[in-house]
Amino acid sequence: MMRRKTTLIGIVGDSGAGKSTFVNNLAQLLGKERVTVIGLDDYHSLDRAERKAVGITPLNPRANNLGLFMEHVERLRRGEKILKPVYDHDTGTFGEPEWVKPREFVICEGLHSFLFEKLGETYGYKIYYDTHRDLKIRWKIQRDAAHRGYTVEQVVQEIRQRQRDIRNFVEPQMRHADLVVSLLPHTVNGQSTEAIKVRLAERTGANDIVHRLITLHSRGILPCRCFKEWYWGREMNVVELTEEITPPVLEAVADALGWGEKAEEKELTPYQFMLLLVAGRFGNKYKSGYWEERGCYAVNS
Ligand SMILES: Nc1ncnc2c1ncn2[C@@H]1O[C@H](COP(=O)(O)OP(=O)(O)O)[C@@H](O)[C@H]1O
Ligand SMILES: O=C(COP(=O)(O)O)[C@H](O)[C@H](O)COP(=O)(O)O
Repeated sequence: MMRRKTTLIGIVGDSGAGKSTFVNNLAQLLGKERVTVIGLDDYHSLDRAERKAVGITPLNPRANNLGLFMEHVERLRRGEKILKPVYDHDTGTFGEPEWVKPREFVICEGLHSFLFEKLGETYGYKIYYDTHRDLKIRWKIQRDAAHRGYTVEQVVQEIRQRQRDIRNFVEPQMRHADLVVSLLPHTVNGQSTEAIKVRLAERTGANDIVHRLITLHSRGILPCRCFKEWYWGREMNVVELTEEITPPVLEAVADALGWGEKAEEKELTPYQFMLLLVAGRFGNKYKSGYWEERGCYAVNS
């Protein structure tokens, strides 16, 4: 029997940026039964107490077993199952390893998903998830205090200790990304609101998501702001989505991108629309009622 090809997707971003939430929502849209998710946190080589004793952050590659991760990615690419380590964020220690098999999509998300060139070449698509620090810090404090056994003061101190490693090890991976997704606070007249705006950036010349959005904008279909900007020495086409996407706009976009089917009856936030765009890139057929059906409104779940 012919083995179905596995598409490997790499996602990188800082802690608290919203990677797991994004991957969870993306998997819902693609169909969970088609997706294997590998979280790189499971490849830490030191547990929480050991990192503290050594004085090293989890962002330092030396606190991770990236050799094993690379070996596992290669095995999954070949269609083989792996015995994956498990890191338990509730306790900051390791659990029992578990067997994982590749499905149609294997999504690897974490701090170092494409740190090494060899890893970068393995993926079919690479996304850098770049969330504005005001959102990222707020989200990390809330999550780590609620679910990972930290006090607020401990998280704040931890964030301070990580800044150098974020710059040295996490952010440089942006230069290898096919798509940079930025979530930003939406300010109106200098006042911040609860809303989030989304920037999508891809290399000029790439004929992909952003390129299609620019075409839709030039045809008067999509309200957005388009500009060029330099990211890590590469000129990027950037599209900024600020407004809610109304049903008629979504219908026109779905039509133009060949998603088929009738459009949603509700407005979508820029974040939800971005998820549809990314899922649509992998041949996901858009369907009316998707959001309720698949629970994708609940970003915090
Ligand atoms: N799009 C979003 N809108 C609002 N809150 C979000 C969003 N994405 C993530 N969050 C919040 O941020 C917290 C951290 O997100 P998570 O996905 O765990 O980040 P990461 O995996 O990058 O560390 C989550 O617990 C969630 O409450
Ligand atoms: O920076 C991260 C990455 O995870 P995420 O991107 O999910 O935040 C975590 O702090 C480490 O995995 C250690 O975990 P803990 O702090 O629980 O020991």
